[in-house]
Amino acid sequence: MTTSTVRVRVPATSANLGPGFDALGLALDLHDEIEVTLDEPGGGSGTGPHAGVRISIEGEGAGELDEGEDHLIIKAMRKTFDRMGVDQPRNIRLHCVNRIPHARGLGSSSAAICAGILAARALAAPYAARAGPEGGHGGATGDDDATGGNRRAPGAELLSDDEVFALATELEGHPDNVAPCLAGGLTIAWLDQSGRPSMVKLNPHEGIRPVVCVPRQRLSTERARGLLPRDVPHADAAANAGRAALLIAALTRRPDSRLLLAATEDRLHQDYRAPAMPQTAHLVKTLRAKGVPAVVSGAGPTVLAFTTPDTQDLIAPEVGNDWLIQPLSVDPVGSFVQFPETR
Ligand SMILES: Nc1ncnc2c1ncn2[C@@H]1O[C@H](COP(=O)(O)OP(=O)(O)OP(=O)(O)O)[C@@H](O)[C@H]1O
Ligand SMILES: N[C@@H](CCO)C(=O)O
Repeated sequence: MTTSTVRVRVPATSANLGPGFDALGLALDLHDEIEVTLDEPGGGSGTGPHAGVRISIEGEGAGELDEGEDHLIIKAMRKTFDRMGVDQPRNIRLHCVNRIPHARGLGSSSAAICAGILAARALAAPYAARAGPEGGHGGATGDDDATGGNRRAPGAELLSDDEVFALATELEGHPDNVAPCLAGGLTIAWLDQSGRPSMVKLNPHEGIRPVVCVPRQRLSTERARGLLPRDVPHADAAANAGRAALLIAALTRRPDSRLLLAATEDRLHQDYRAPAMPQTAHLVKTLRAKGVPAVVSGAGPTVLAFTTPDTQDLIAPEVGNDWLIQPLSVDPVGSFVQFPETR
């Protein structure tokens, strides 16, 4: 029996950030961790039927999530082995430590998909490649740096970082959570005419203090996307384009509350989704009236506020007991891969 193990750590992400629907995203210092072990009888690569998937889960989703082939991480791993053209492993052991809340607008599905893809890619890497530089994604590495700066993560010869990003986007459906999950920091992601994603990573100003207010209520992204209209007024699209541009300036150069308040205005998604999350809509409105730049995080129902020292204390009095208030820093690194046996 040969055994190989990999560990992957992936961050929570907040997408949209107000006006940047399906484009902007921020990686946050809240992580899921997985450990995946492949046991191959006789050391073979293992073909034929999937002999066994064993999953254990700590934290969010324990006792709720599928513990077999329908688990999202296993599905992402299977897809990745197929995409790389390598045999499916027979026995997969997956241990998950889940800290990112599910269906709250903090990118849990992107994190699971990225974790599965990166684990599969690393496990398919030749053993000699495993002692190389750590890290999950060698994509964007600094200001104004588009994807493609591959620093040869283990398995990159089988599936490049750009291909990891493309596969994760294909599985998630849009690139705005996947980009910061892989690369960390603040990302601008877009699709070309053929649907292929690209990103630019930026480092937010150190004065930016994200705070998330997480409600108990869940809302699936699928349902929230179903509330969006097919067409929007030209004036609303134009307003969002200007605000999204302003937001990049505010988040990277001038993080003062007045500018951030104007820069986080949205007309493309938040109001349309409000009926599905009235408490979220109310909290966003109340905080903004007090001068706190607050938005719906991702598809909701979490609220994200960009606080500064002058607004930090304004949040708690507005938030009832049903919400968890979490100040989080920005994760500048993104996904991270480690082989315990090479340590
Ligand atoms: N760690 C995980 N393991 C397995 N499945 C997961 C995991 N995380 C999320 N999922 C699946 O993804 C679903 C949540 O995905 P969904 O896209 O609705 O919300 P989200 O990703 O948390 O929020 P958003 O996309 O708005 O940021 C969960 O209900 C679960 O089925
Ligand atoms: N841009 C996505 C983010 C959530 O996955 C949405 O708002 O639907």
